[in-house]
Amino acid sequence: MIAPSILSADFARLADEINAVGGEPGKRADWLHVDVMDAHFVPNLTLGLPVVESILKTTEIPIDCHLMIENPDRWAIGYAEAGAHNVTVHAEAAADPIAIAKDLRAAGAKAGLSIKPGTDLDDYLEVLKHYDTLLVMSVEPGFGGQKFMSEVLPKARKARELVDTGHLKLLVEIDGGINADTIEQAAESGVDCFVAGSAVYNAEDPAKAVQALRDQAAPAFNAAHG
Ligand SMILES: O=C(CO)[C@H](O)[C@H](O)COP(=O)(O)O
Repeated sequence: MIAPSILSADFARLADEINAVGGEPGKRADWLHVDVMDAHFVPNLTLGLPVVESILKTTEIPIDCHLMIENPDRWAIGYAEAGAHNVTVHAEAAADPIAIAKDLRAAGAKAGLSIKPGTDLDDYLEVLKHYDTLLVMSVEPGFGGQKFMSEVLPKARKARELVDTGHLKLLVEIDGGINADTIEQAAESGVDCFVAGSAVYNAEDPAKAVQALRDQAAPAFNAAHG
């Protein structure tokens, strides 16, 4: 699955930028990744619930909300109630991540847990039993266009093993620095869903960039895990 991140889109032309990766299921982006940043949990400030509500009216692509915010215990539920498909909170910011996951699922969303590059996956193995998605950050969260940190791949590999052996039931997602040079190593590590901002929205044709990334990832994933 490819999830273009609108962080690298032109916000003044947001509907057009979203439509540029739209179309029929199977051909379009699988998810649309929306980065919510609060200038506290991360140093950057992006957008919040009112903009997500407008995006939800603009597209049929399932919305993947990545909340880089403090106090997700209070704020995450609103994104699920608005209709986001997957709502991801940061393990480092959540006071009660199991309660958040239960609330998100009760509101009809998938529950995602994200870990920063320096956060140990092992600390969250019990918590992850309550989640649908693990988002492994492969850059320090906050900005697009950063260099991919391959040192996080063992976490993706371990999560994949736990899924394949039935210990966890999760989609493994990765975010940060994913492009034509890095997507294959992530796919070989067992990642199912790839967030790509600059690699999609800095491309001349974002739809072709999505397809090219998918065409690269699928054989690498299948060779290692098919
Ligand atoms: O969460 C994020 C940054 O915190 C973005 O989703 C990420 O930066 C995507 O951009 P790029 O693919 O250019 O690295």
